[in-house]
Amino acid sequence: MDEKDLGADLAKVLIPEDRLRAKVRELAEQIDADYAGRDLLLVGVLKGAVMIMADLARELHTPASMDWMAVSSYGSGTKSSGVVRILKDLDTDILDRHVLIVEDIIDSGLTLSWLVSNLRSRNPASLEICALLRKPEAVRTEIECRYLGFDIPNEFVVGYGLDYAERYRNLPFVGTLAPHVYGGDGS
Ligand SMILES: O=P(O)(O)OC[C@H]1O[C@H](OP(=O)(O)OP(=O)(O)O)[C@H](O)[C@@H]1O
Ligand code: HPA
Repeated sequence: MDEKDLGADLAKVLIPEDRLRAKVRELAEQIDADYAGRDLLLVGVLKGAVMIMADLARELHTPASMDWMAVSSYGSGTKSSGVVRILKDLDTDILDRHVLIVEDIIDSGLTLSWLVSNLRSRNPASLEICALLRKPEAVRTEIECRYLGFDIPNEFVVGYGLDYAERYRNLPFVGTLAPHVYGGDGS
């Protein structure tokens, strides 16, 4: 599906494909510079981070392992419940590893806040975050994000991994969802 096929469900394209690609490349360059000579473990947070993880990993020159966690903090709607559950844990022991969490979005920040303290308790050598998107107006808890793609307005977004009710993840761009679809204003 491309930008011309925007259905009535989507309000607009917020970040087109070429800007996503350029930003991912830029993030990979920063990560390469910082992790040169280190044994890097990328931890992708399912399912939203699948696209950024796959593209970022391919842009990196630093050899990296990949592992995945699935956590749930959203129900079927657009608001974080703040209650995080592990649906799938890491297969890897991260003790003394250099861990980089790869996320699609920091919205309220509750998911990452919980994840960081969970992973920190496993004593990695280092723990940093790479997030493609952040909504500064929605953040309810400060998150130290070392590698950030874009700050975006406080609107519900879909595409490039991000879903609404499991739809739209395979859009190659990030777009805003029309309020009539979810019956809200994105806040
Ligand atoms: O900053 P927060 O308000 O906590 O929101 C961010 C989290 O919400 C989304 O995950 P979701 O639970 O919807 O699962 P998904 O990745 O499978 O879509 C997103 O992928 C982040 O993990
Ligand atoms: O804006 C969003 N879109 C999709 N999933 C999300 N999870 C948190 N915020 C969002």
